[in-house]
Amino acid sequence: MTRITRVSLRRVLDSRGNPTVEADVLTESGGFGRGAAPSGASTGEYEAIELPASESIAKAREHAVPRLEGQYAGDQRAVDAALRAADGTDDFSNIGANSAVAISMAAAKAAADVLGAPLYQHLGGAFRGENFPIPLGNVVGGGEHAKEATHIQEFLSAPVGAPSVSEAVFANAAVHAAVADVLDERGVPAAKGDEGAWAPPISDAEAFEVVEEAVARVEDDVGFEIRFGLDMAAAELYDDDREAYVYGDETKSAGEQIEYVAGLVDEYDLAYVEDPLDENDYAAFAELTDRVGDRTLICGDDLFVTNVERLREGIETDAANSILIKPNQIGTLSDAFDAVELAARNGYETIISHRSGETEDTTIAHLAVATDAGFIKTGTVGGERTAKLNELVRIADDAV
Ligand SMILES: O=C(O)[C@@H](CO)OP(=O)(O)O
Ligand SMILES: [Mg+2]
Repeated sequence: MTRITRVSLRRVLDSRGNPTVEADVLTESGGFGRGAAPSGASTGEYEAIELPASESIAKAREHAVPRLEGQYAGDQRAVDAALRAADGTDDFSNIGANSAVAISMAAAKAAADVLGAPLYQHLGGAFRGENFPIPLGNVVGGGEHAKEATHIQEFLSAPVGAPSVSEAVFANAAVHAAVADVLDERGVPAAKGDEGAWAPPISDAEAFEVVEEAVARVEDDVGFEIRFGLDMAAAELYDDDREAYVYGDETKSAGEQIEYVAGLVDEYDLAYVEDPLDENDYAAFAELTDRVGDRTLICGDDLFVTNVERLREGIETDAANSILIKPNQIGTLSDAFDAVELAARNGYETIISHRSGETEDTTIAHLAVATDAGFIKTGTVGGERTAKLNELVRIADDAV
């Protein structure tokens, strides 16, 4: 094994034009890895802490870099334990989860480089690379990702019948294009939100019609099954004081929200519903999962924040049947793997995910293949999204 000789950190741009942390890791045998932290807008209350990029870099240089130099790059657990020890808190509030995750990913890539193996194989082992995740492609969105658009944050194309990852990726792009056609036919102008999805000024009810129509057109064209799903990001809709979900002038109680979502699952045959309820309401999640969990994925993002403690509570209460995995929500690849393994042991599906603020970093494509994840959520169009989708296509083509 080869030791880390140098860790360098810098500020680079993310897709929103905000500064984020990029890390380079060099090893004594010449291995090199680079990782960059993404950034959320609809962040969960219980996520690890992202510090301003400059502050995070300064703290990591002072506390983490000296501990990392001399570590074995290929011993990911030891690298990530050194990051945790350097930070000294549960939520990375000292050095920032942004520096932590950038370094964690860069170290894994440096180790893969030394081995001459693709990253997914270094992380997942020799038998990975046979199964590929289904990409969930954001085609219409609003919420915290676009003002004056839908209340529901993301409408996601789910090409569940695609015979290959490449056909799935292109099908999502075709649905994105078909949504533009349908909106145009209705005379609705649409800008794009943070993740490149269309952000039209229409009601949620009309967005369901538009997406259903676009999916049907592409399904006819490609000849395999395409369904769709949602990220409701309901913690952003929930008002603690009013104890209700707020949709503009209308509100829904928790019971009404469960009723509403269960109805949508059946009406639109939804394949996937992320965060349909508030991040503190395990009981309401459990009620909805009990009603529709046999025919759709009920996924916890803000609910679980890639955290094994929160996932354990979800498993004990039957709150969901799937978990979104975002390495920067928890701070290291080791922590993200722990969440995936706990999920898999308990029959939960895993969905590896991007953030709304992204970079060209492709680690999550490898992570999805390495962990045998059923799905990956990483947008549809836009350079920072296609970076991951194209990397998936390359992995499937054995070209990484
Ligand atoms: O809620 C989400 O799932 C993500 C990514 O789509 O958004 P953000 O990164 O803003 O939390
Ligand atoms: Mg989400």
